[in-house]
Amino acid sequence: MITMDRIVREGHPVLREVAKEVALPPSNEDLAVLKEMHEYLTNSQDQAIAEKYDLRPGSGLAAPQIGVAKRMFAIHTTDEKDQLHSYGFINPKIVSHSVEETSLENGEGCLSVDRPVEGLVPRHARITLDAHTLDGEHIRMRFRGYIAIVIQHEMDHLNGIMFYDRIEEYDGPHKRPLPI
Ligand SMILES: CC(C)(C)[C@H](NC(=O)Nc1cc(F)cc(F)c1)C(=O)N(CC(=O)NO)CC1CCCC1
Ligand SMILES: [Zn+2]
Repeated sequence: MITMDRIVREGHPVLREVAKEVALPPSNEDLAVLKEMHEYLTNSQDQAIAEKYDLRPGSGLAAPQIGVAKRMFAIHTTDEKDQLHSYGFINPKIVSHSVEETSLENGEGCLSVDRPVEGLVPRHARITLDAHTLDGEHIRMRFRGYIAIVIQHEMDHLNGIMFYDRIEEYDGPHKRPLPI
């Protein structure tokens, strides 16, 4: 099981690498790693387990964050409509997105960043994602709202981008931030 000591923190070069595509069909090892990442998220959202193992509750985790420079990430969170989004994506790609932008009104954080960083992080309001799933199917799905933000945050990790790279210094006109 993944615990916080397995999560790489900022400063480690793997967080600035461009992760490599996963060979398809994914190997049992790649699938096991993605499953473990997904399990971290569900464990971290279980009060008892999170307390027992001192896990920081998380909604998304990308493979580079556990030192694996491969293009896969896991998501497990409910959205504004209390709809559960629980995925393991392999070789995800944002194939289109809205011009409209949005941001979390309290800014973002990161499991790999042990400090608060102020500032709005501009994200596409809506995205279309192509990916292979943990179940081996190829999907093309549209996301909006909080989930779209989580996915863009995780996609950035696959390209060596940290959320604070996107915080604009000037108070540029962001579209209304998402009321989360
Ligand atoms: C950085 C941290 C504050 C730990 C953030 N927490 C989080 O999203 N908690 C959360 C949210 C829910 F909706 C339901 C729930 F059960 C727990 C997080 O996991 N991430 C993921 C991350 O660092 N991925 O690399 C950061 C968020 C910032 C914007 C989207 C994800
Ligand atoms: Zn992160």
